[in-house]
Amino acid sequence: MEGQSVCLHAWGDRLQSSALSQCPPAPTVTDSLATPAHTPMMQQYLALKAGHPHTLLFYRMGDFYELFYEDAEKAARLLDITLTQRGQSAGKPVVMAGVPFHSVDTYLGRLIKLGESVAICEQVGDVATAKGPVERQVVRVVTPGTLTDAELLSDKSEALLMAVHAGARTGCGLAWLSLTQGIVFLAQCASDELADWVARLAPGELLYSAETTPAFEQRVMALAGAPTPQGGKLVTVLRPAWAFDAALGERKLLDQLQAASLAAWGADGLADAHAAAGALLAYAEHTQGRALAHVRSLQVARFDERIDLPPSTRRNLELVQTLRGESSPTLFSLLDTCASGMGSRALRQWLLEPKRDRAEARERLGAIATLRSGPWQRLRERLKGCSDVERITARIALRQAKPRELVGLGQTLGRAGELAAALAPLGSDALLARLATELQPPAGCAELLQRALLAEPSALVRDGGVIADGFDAELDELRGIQHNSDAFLIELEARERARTGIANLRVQFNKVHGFYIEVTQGQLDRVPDDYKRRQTLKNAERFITPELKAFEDKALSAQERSLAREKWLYEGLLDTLQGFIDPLTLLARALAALDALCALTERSLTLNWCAPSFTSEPGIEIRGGRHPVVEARLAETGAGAFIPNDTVLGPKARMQVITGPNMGGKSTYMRQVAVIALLASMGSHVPAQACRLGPLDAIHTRIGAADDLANAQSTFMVEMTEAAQILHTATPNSLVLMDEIGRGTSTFDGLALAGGIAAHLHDKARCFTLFATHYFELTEFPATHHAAVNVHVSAAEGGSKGIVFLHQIEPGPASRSYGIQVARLAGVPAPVVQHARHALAALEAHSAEQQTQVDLFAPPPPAEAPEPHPLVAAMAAIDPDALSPRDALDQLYQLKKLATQTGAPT
Ligand SMILES: Nc1ncnc2c1ncn2[C@@H]1O[C@H](COP(=O)(O)OP(=O)(O)OP(=O)(O)O)[C@@H](O)[C@H]1O
Repeated sequence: MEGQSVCLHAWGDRLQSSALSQCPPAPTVTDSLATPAHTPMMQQYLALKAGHPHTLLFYRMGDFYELFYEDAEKAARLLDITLTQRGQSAGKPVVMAGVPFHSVDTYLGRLIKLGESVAICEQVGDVATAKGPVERQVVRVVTPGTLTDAELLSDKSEALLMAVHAGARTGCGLAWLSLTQGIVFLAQCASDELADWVARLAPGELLYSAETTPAFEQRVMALAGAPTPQGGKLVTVLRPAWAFDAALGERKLLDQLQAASLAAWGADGLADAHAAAGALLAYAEHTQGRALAHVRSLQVARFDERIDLPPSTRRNLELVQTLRGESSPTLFSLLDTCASGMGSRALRQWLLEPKRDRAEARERLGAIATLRSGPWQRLRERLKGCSDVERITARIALRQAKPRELVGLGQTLGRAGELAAALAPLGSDALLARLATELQPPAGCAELLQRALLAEPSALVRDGGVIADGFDAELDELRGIQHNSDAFLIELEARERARTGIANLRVQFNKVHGFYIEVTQGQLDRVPDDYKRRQTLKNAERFITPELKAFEDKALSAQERSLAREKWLYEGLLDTLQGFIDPLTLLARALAALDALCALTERSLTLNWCAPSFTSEPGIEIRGGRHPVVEARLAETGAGAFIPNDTVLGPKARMQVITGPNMGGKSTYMRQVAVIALLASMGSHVPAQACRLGPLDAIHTRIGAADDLANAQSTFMVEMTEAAQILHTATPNSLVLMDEIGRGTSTFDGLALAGGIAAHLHDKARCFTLFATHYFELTEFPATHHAAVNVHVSAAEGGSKGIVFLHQIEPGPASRSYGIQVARLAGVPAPVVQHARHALAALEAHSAEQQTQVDLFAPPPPAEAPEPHPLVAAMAAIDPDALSPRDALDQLYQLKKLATQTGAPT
């Protein structure tokens, strides 16, 4: 355990879950630590538990992890395992629950999903020499935000740890990290943007300071429970205030980066983010029980660098999750044909964090063009079966890598070399040429792994059978003793049979009694004097001889020594591999990028997509665009072909008012425009015949209606909140989708609001807007708004269903709505449809009679200026030039008095 720089104990007692910190202090068993009557084992347990009061402690006992007292009760409840007793200590029963060592990952996975953290306590001392209980230590703490184990992590997404520090003013600093990625991210934002960042990044844990304002704490607490990509829920964790120290944080970052200044990363001067980073890194080290050697990269995330995809947009466009919360079918599930988890994670990140600057997207498009006409299939074949180098590298750094992972790494390095060679002829493409260089395996690493490890090692080092023959002379010798023992035992058996004349005498071994000679009852009178009885069975006796005993001592000690030697050699191998961490990290990222590029190439060819182009002129022009997920579903179900549509948005047509029947395809059309713009921005080909995209800074969507019961918001409140956010943030480079805004309230309210919102988007925000509506009154909007146009989805009356959806976008407003036909199609009973038809006719006749001309889109008269505050009025009346010093003092006194009377701040 060399290189450990973190004292678990010291940190442990400061670790507090905020949820737990809300509870009244529970009477803990640790209070009784001083009681001498506790058994030595319980004394040891309680001392360890005292260092981790709010974390479940898994205490290793042979082949089990055991939990005691309150931990046992909690685990039994959460895991539905049996609660039992392990004798007595300090005069009371020791309540206990346990899980088998070999299936611990299943239980850990369940606890982590429930937001729990678990301290893993292992036996570290030597059982043979221990006086009293063997020495134990907490070797790491498994928490939702710091997962690194393959068994606990989804291979397609990251587990993130995040820390937030409230600044002296209204802003706050953020730092986050995926331990398996090894990159620290920093950002500074306004406090009210925190929820947005958390929703985007979906961390597993959010650390915050114990000393913060109640308002900020409330803000943080409100975020607890948000879903994470790992299928769990965000846990907020209170940390001591001193951990959030800007100077300490900066020093820690410099240590990680081995640099003298953060300027090269553009990260100097971000004091609040440094404070968050300090707490973040210390906590991550605490959980891993060691320094984080592989965390060597830093990135400052700037809000204006990426295309803004708010959580509502991710949800409404079903980017990584369907509206029902499933992982498929989504845009990502359609895109992700990657061969490795690394590739999938890279692709997911490209999709969710496209940059406004097109350089990266252009590079990827260039590479896809080269790969399309090149050897992409051969590359993909080689990528298949590659191990997750990124995660294995992180686990090497954390000294958690398992033997089979290292063998996989060795094989993958060979493949990386082949991939680099296959990419070399494509060197005219800058990105592929760079990847070819980065894919060169670090010299000596694959050879070392091959030499050191058996081709098919045991799963765990402690079982032996990991280190290859010929790697270490001493190990070979110890193994030789074990292997030669078979021959010796056969020879001894033959010899003893001859000496005693007992033909069925057998030399055998079992774990409890070791080696023995077995003689059946009928032959006992032939047993020589030097045979010593070891065990009596029903039909036989077991004996040992001095010669067999001497052999046993040698063989068993050779086995023990060889296991210890293998463990030591494996630790040494991990030590040597530390020197390869940086090139392996680079290689892993190159493999992931190549995998993602090959997947995009395959998708482009299989799904018949085209390369988009970028322009600096504002606008979105799409010819023959399709919605890729709807198209795939139609193809899969044989429900017919997808009807492609054109879209032209530019300075002269910034807003499309889209009308047409329900089920006509309005939502699909709007989503397809956003999805195509997003795919182009990430550097993918797009489902269209042609696509030209101007600058894009955000995609906002207001689609569908969903109650937010958890936050006690009604459908209409959610609708208006989302609309308000869009109205505040959309710019002339934003794409906005507004689907049936206003439908959540009464017709007049809804229509009036929809009119006002359309006017604001057109006149003030001047963004590109697709505005689908069932309010026919809004088709008047383009008449008075020069940059708005009417389009409609076509449908025709007739056919056996009464209506045929053509799904074609055409210019002009829809001629009528087909709500009643669609209701009939949906199976609404005929009498109800009949009733509705009758009522509709009456409503239309009434409305024709009542019609008065209302200009929905006229701006309201300017609001009257409010009366100035008396204090402001009094101050305005003072002429400073005409004041003597005495008058000035007098005026000051009067003003102060007025301020007190009116409650204004002085
Ligand atoms: N371009 C298209 N080609 C083929 N089928 C389409 C197309 N667009 C939509 N569809 C089909 O029509 C269905 C309904 O489309 P969509 O939900 O977009 O209609 P809508 O006009 O928004 O309806 P509503 O007004 O009721 O929300 C889709 O699920 C899809 O099966």
